[in-house]
Amino acid sequence: MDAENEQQAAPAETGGVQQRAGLSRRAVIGWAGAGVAIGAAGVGTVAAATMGSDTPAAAAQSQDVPFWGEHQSGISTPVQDRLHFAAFDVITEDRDALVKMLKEWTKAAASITGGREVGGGAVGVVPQSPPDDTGEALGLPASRLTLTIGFGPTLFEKDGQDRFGLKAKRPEALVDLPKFKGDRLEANRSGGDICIQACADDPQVAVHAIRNLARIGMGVVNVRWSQLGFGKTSSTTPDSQTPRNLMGFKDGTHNIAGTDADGLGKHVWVAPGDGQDWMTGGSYLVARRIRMTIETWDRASLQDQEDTFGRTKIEGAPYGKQKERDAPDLAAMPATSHVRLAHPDSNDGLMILRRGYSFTDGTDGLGRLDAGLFFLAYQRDTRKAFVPLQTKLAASDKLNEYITHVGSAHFACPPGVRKPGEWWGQTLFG
Ligand SMILES: C=CC1=C(C)c2cc3[nH]c(cc4nc(cc5[nH]c(cc1n2)c(C)c5CCC(=O)O)C(CCC(=O)O)=C4C)c(C)c3C=C
Ligand SMILES: [Fe+2]
Repeated sequence: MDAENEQQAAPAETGGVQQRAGLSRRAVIGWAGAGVAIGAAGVGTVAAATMGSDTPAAAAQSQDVPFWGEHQSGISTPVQDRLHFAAFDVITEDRDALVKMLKEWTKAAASITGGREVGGGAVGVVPQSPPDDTGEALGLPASRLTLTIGFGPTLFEKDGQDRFGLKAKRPEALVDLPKFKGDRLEANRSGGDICIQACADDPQVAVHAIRNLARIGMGVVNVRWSQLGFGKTSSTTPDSQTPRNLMGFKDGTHNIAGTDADGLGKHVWVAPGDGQDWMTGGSYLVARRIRMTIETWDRASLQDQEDTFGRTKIEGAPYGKQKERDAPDLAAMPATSHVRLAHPDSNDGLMILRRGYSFTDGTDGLGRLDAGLFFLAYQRDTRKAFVPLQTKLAASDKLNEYITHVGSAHFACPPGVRKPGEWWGQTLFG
């Protein structure tokens, strides 16, 4: 463990004795004389709140998702309510500066996902300097925040040129996605050298996380594009109620469950021998900003809407069946229906882990909502999953009458950071 991370892990090892760095956001409120706010929020004891995620009991009470582990959190983790996703361009050519930033990001990510402040905190060490933490999450619990990092193709090579000595380490699975039929991709909503997916049950917590990482990365990275999401459109917890997308249909009924170790091992986690060793335990992420022509959809008959998916709208039952979770009879669905085309039985068993969110970003100037699905899918090898599936959907899905893909990006998400002292990207750069 290096000295910096030793300090970060200190509270756990010293029975909760806190230094200024790594302060619980809730403890700060308490110490500032707002202990009532902690009690009113029903968090439990101040002792637990001040300890962040340093004990299992405190973790349960403060709604932490563990940051350290074999796999990154935010992939098989039960889907949170809100998303802030950011893609960054690396603006330096200095590899050491990039590595330094990744180490600082890791420390900050471990703090914020544990409900603690960044670095010296929001009050700052000296009044003459800007505080390390921007402060807008003070008093808020961790809200099940997860931060997931990914590396895009252009981090490894750009215009055929090696970047940071990484070209030889670019995984073959990290392909430049092909142009699919119907794509209307916008450059300012596509690509990126690095991505951070921030998911939390409170949007302010997710936004705070991205903002603070962007702040730490100043001079090394610029935000290329970002996307806010709400109303999760998928579920990795089959026992919970399936959420609905903006078309009013249950979305996520047949997905890979976060508890399905076999399914995750087969379809999501990169395994030894799959390619680049540094990706073992990681996963490939495809992000697509898919705009819905909501106004046209809202004028379509219920019959047409149900034919589009091959499932009923209210119950979500597959055609010819009664209940949402009844096994589908694909032959009973229209030949071009979305579910018939996307189901594993129509695709040699292919499955992806979907983790998308709805978005509405105002209007488009033509009186139409700029709304849709920010589609996120994790997989073990994009060449064998998203690419063939989207090729097929782009060619014949009835849903294409109502949607347009306007943004696209692809990232290699490395394995988890196992313990304090390790850092995001260590398996790639180390
Ligand atoms: C390339 C993969 C997929 C894209 C792009 C995609 C876009 C998209 N999907 C919906 C709504 C629904 N999708 C549903 C199921 C479903 N979708 C995909 C893949 C893509 N979807 C898969 C693999 C599946 C599962 C099929 C199965 O195994 O049965 C459903 C049905 C409910 C469910 O099972 O989740 C809905 C509804 C929208 C609106 C959309 C683009 C805007
Ligand atoms: Fe779908």
